[in-house]
Amino acid sequence: MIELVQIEKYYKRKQVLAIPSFSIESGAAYGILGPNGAGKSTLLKLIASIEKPTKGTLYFNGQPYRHVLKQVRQSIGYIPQDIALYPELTVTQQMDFWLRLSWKQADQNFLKKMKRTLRLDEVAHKRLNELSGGWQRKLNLCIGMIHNPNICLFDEPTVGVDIAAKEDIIEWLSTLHNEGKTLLYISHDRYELERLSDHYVVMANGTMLFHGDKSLLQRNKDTILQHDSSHQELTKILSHL
Ligand SMILES: Nc1ncnc2c1ncn2[C@@H]1O[C@H](COP(=O)(O)OP(=O)(O)OP(=O)(O)O)[C@@H](O)[C@H]1O
Repeated sequence: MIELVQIEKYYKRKQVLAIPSFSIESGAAYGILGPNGAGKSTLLKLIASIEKPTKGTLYFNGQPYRHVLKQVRQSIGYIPQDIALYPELTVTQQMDFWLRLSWKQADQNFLKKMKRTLRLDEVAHKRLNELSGGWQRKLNLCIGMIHNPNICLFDEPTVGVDIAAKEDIIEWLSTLHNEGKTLLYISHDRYELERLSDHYVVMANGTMLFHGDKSLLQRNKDTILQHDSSHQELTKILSHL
C-alpha cells in the first residue's frame, strides 16, 4: 500500500532523515518511538505528503505519490500536535466548515461514531476558546479525520491531555484499528503503546533502527539498545515493551 524507497530529507544542507526502505502493512497499528529530533514528525509529514523528500520516492498502491496525489490525500488523515482551528467557532460550526472543504463526501455513520466515542456531542455548542486542552485536542483529531481516511497519522495524539481525554482518544484509535484502518502514531507513552501497537518503528538520528511487528521487536530489543543506548527514555520504553 505505502512504500518508502531510498528516502532522504534535508533541511537546507542538513540531512534529517535517511530511510532505505519501509513498507507499511495495511491494517497495522505502528507506534513510532525515538528521542527528540530523531525525525519522527518528518517521517509522518512525508507520508502525509505535506513535505516532499529531497531524494527517493514514496509509493501509494505501487504508484509514485506525485501521480496519485489526490488519492493519497483522500486516503490519509494527518493529525498534528498543533491546534489550527478557529477559536470563535463552536464545535459544530468547525465541523461543518471543514466538511464543506473536504475532498470527499461525508460518511455520516463514521462521523456519528467518531463524535460519540470522543464525546464531542456533549460540547457541540461550545466555542473552541471555551474548551479545555483535552477537548480541543479531541476536536482537532476529529477534524483531521473528517474525510474518514483509511490511513491515520497522529503526532503524539495524547500528549499533555487529561486522563479522561486520553482514554477517549485511545478508545477511538483502538476502534479505528479494529475496523482495519492503518495507524501510525508517535508516542512516548508506554501505556498507550501497549494498548494500541501491534507494530513498531524505532528511530534515532534520522534513521530507522527497527521496524516490524511486536514479536520481532521483542527478539531484537537487545540489538536495538546496543546500537543506541544513549537515549534513556528510549531504553526505558523498550525494556518494558
Ligand atoms: N522545517 C524545518 N526546518 C529545518 N529543520 C527542521 C524542520 N523540521 C524539522 N527540522 C529538524 O529536523 C530534525 C528532525 O525533526 P523532527 O521534528 O522530525 O524530529 P522528531 O523526532 O519528531 O522530534 P520531536 O520529538 O522533538 O518532535 C530536527 O533536527 C529538527 O530540528
